[in-house]
Amino acid sequence: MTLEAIKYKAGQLQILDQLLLPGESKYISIAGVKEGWNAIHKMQVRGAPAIAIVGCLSLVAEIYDKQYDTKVALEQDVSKHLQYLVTSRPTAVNLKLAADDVKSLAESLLTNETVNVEEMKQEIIKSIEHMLEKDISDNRAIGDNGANVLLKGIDRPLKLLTHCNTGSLATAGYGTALGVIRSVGERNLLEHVYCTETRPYNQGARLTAYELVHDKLPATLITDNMVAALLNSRTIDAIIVGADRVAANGDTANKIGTYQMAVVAKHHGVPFYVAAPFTSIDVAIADGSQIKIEERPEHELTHIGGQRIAAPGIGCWNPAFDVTPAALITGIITERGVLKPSELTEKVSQK
Ligand SMILES: CSC[C@@H](O)[C@@H](O)C(=O)COP(=O)(O)O
Repeated sequence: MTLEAIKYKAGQLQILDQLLLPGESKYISIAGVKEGWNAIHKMQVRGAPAIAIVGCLSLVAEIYDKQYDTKVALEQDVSKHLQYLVTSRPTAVNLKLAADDVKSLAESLLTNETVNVEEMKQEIIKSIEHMLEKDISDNRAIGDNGANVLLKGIDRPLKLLTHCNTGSLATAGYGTALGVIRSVGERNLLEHVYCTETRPYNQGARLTAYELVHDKLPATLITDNMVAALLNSRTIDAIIVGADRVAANGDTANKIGTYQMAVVAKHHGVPFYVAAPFTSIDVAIADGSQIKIEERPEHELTHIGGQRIAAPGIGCWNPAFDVTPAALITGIITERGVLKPSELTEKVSQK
């Protein structure tokens, strides 16, 4: 069993093909932006932070051995590739924000007369390579902050519920919501974790279950329509999920099904936390109504493992994400602490 979603060294990028998990662990090479775009679009790699890292590293793979005659040519190439990469999947904001950062760096290096074209390329590559390490350290901090808030005032092991996959397969290595669960587990204070199957793409059953088994955490799989029954029949201390984009007011887009879990949590008085790095926060949009929700192809709903399960001829609606209103969110666990939705804009501006 392997949990390393992204392998990178000196311009060589490989990703674990998540379409094949849990049956087969196979790495595929990403030689440039076209392959990066395809892998993200087909969901061979998925999860907001991993999408950003693989997208940007595919740009590194593209330019690593390429010679540029001028800084203008390099800046134009980088900018064109980034513009293309951000069209791969529309809802998660992490790739868009990372692309904006790389683009601004390229623009500032372009006007810096002390830097030559090769140095400019190396600076761009270095800044992207740094994203890998930063994501891991941010995830560790999210894990600690989350464990602290969940365990505050509680002196017994916790029972938690999560949705989709937010672990090593969705990030550079430790995870966001699953990172918090890992941190609680590392403190020997995890009684049990439940994970939802996460229809229609089954990130919970295929990927989160795979990670939980790998880590030997006490875990149980449920289908998405068992959440209300679970909260009604067993004490769950908190629900914790990830995020693809958090708007300025705290409204949060995450995997389809998250919203209904938050509604059920409210009904049962169960705390509902979102765990996300600052790279998932988009203060440029006021609220969740402005988040573009990706719609995926029908076959991801009608088929499982290539086998048709839906009646032929039926129409389908397949949104990949939904938006949970900020009012249903207890707190947003970030690398810089646990924030109330109302604190986001101020904290982001303190960057
Ligand atoms: C740390 S991953 C956070 C989110 O990206 C995750 O919860 C999620 O919704 C993933 O969706 P996916 O469609 O699998 O990319």
